[in-house]
Amino acid sequence: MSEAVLVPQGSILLESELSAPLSERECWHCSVEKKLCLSIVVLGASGDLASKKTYPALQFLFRNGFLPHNVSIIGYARSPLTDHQLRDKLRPRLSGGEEERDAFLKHCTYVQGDYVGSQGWQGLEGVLSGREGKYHGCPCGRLYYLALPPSVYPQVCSGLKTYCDALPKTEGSWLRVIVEKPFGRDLSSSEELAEVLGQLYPESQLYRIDHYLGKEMAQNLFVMRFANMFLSPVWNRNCISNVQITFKEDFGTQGRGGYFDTFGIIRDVIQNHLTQLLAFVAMEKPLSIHPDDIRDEKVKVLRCIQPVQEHHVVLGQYTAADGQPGYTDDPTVPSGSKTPTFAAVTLFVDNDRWSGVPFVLKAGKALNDRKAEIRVQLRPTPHFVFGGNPERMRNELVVRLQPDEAIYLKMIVKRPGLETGDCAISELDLDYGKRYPGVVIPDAYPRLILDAIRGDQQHFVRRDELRAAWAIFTPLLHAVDEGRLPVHPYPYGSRGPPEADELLARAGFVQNLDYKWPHKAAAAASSPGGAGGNGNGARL
Ligand SMILES: NC(=O)C1=CN([C@@H]2O[C@H](COP(=O)(O)OP(=O)(O)OC[C@H]3O[C@@H](n4cnc5c(N)ncnc54)[C@H](OP(=O)(O)O)[C@@H]3O)[C@@H](O)[C@H]2O)C=CC1
Ligand SMILES: O=C1O[C@H](COP(=O)(O)O)[C@@H](O)[C@H](O)[C@H]1O
Repeated sequence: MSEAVLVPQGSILLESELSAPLSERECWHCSVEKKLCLSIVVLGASGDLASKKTYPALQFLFRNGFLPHNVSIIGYARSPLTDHQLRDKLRPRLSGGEEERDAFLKHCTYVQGDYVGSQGWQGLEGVLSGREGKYHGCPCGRLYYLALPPSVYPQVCSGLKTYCDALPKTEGSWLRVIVEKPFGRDLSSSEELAEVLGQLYPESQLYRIDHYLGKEMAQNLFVMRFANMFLSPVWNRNCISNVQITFKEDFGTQGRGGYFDTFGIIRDVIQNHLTQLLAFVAMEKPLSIHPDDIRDEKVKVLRCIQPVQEHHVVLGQYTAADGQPGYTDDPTVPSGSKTPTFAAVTLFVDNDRWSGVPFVLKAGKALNDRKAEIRVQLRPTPHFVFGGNPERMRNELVVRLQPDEAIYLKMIVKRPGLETGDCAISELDLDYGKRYPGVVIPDAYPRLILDAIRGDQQHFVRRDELRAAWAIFTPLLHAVDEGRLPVHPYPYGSRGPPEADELLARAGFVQNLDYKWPHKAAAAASSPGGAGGNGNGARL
């Protein structure tokens, strides 16, 4: 593993080993301004997200030197677990050898407690303040990570505020709360939740996770857009014909059908993750990279989007195929459920830059591929004097978030050979695996947790952003909930309902039919029964 991107920054590497003698520790803590007594509380530590994402992300940060060596990670939940039982549950989810896992796990403890009443919270506060008391004079950081169903956020935040708020007054101390989506089911329920939390914690203490904001290419999209002169003049309705933002998974609900069925794909992926990506594509350049300047611009552009119209939507639900179960075969899904597992929606950004340009957001489970990408398709080149149909040979900029991060630009070039006027589509290709060999691209969760520890809210969703995003989808969601829109069946492992291709065609998307991204083509060529090719990876 290369350490190239993992150089810890001074602002968080702050504590001496607890094994140092107390007098030495006190002295050291107090003489170094940035020393921090960091406690991370994982609320809902017994749950799925905690063991799948939160603890592995914390271990990543710990292993790579981004957490103080004396960090305390306290799990809190109702389940009766001992420290040992929690560690045994987490161990298989962690990385590295036995020793590395244990080195991390010895920082993980567990407090059992309820989310109502006072007893559990008082127990937790006792553990926190007992620890902080040993570091008097030093700043203390408390990070409360709510890995819990949102239905309990109000009572949990109220318990934390009432009983677990006794942070030392030392300068530089802080308390932050991370919450996980879903933030409500529609505009009004989201506002209701925001109101309750807002009365307990100011916006500056609330960190709403949308893990797509923690992805390398989402962050890069923002940089790439505003750092490159050559993009600015074309990034508008004059040159861009349509934008597609796609999320595909090649597996179904995988045991999360109960959760999924109450939300559906629009709430699960489109209203949050894909809408955040849209905001990066469409926003204006912010005044600075201060988190609030960036989020101001995102809010502005989201507010330019009118609520989705029903004729701009295609919904689907996967059915059993090739031995794979259909959505309603999942025993946790109510029989006869009409919840969409696929949706394609076309949005329009009504401002000077984007008026009339369709943005198609498409997401589906149990499809033929697993990927997330942004595809910006340009208009045909006017007065095309070469061979070939310019309508079908479009410049496209593709940002691939996963798998295999890449950015490629489809170009029209001369086909190699003796004919000058003969054109083909090729690409300028930035493939991260090749360009940055051995560099670790950290997962979204460690990045976001580290941002929260550093107090950087840039990649967290602000309340007004959330409101603007819900406003776009709420009328549609109500129509879907009322069963007013058709839900087209599509076979597990397919491209989704054919109606979605028609929606894309209506949005002006033109597929460059004789083109395939070379990496994909190479994979197809080398697989049994693959597409073959000229062997040199060129797509000419
Ligand atoms: N799991 C995932 O892959 C993802 C989850 N999320 C979000 O993260 C959060 C946590 O998800 P996840 O870990 O899957 O959730 P779980 O259902 O596993 O719940 C986490 C813990 O919360 C407690 N809990 C569960 N239901 C209730 C309830 N009705 N009342 C009180 N406590 C309850 C349980 O702890 P105990 O009974 O021990 O107190 C449980 O272990 C949710 O907001 C979810 O939407 C977001 C993205 C992905
Ligand atoms: O938030 C969610 O995202 C995952 C997909 O995340 P990714 O990082 O693997 O792309 C999705 O499977 C899940 O349904 C949704 O809740």
